[in-house]
Amino acid sequence: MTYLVKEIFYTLQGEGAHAGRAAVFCRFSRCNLWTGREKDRARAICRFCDTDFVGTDGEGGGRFPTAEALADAVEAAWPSDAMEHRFVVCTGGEPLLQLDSDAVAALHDRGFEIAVETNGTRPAPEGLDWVCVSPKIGSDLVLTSGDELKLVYPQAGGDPAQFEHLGFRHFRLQPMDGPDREENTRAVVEYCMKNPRWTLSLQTHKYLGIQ
Ligand SMILES: C[S@@+](CC[C@H](N)C(=O)[O-])C[C@H]1O[C@@H](n2cnc3c(N)ncnc32)[C@H](O)[C@@H]1O
Ligand SMILES: Nc1nc2[nH]cc(C(=O)O)c2c(=O)[nH]1
Ligand code: SF4
Ligand SMILES: [Mg+2]
Repeated sequence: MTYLVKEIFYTLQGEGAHAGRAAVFCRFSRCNLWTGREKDRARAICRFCDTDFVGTDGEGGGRFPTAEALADAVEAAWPSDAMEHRFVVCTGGEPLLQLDSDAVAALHDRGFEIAVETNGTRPAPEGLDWVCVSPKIGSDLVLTSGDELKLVYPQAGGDPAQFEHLGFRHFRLQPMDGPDREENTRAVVEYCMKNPRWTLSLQTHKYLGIQ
């Protein structure tokens, strides 16, 4: 299978439980909830996306004809030959449109712990080390368990309480970025203080000015 990847880069995970941890980001092209084109945003299922995932023209991006070729490219972005602490975050776009058991095996062979950022509308291959699901109101959630549920807040019709029965270890609210980020951040702080089961996830890379 050919994997379409927008970009591959090395940075710190900015969000969620692993925030601050060095990681290779593998951003897969394409999403099932938006075309990625601005002209389609207003009628997409997911309308607040902060990411360009169209095409394969980003830093380190491309078409990788095999799982081995994809894993080689991820490994090349890791800064050392040491096998310890290797960490890859598969994101997108929607990574679970493409990430399959061959890619998981090839990345594990190279010593990577594998995290995924997903909208939860597609089943996940077995063996992932960290699954972060970020549900989008108006889509059908099929991944109802995992390590972290990270809800972008606020979303119309997206009362966090509707997710609390699901099988996740961490429940996080991430302020929706955009023109109302400051107001949304205050709303998340208030919600987490009233509902201590939920904890704040900031997009720390944006404050740090890193990728
Ligand atoms: C670009 S998405 C890619 C992965 C996957 N498609 C998903 O939605 O989880 C990566 C993360 O950014 C979050 N995100 C996207 N747009 C955002 C925004 N405007 N403000 C805050 N978080 C956002 C998503 O909810 C998700 O947790
Ligand atoms: N530094 C950094 N951390 C991130 N965590 C999730 C991201 C994503 O776009 O999925 C992301 C990202 O784009 N950059
Ligand atoms: S599901 Fe994820 S990648 Fe797709 S449009 Fe929404 S935030 Fe962006
Ligand atoms: Mg991002």
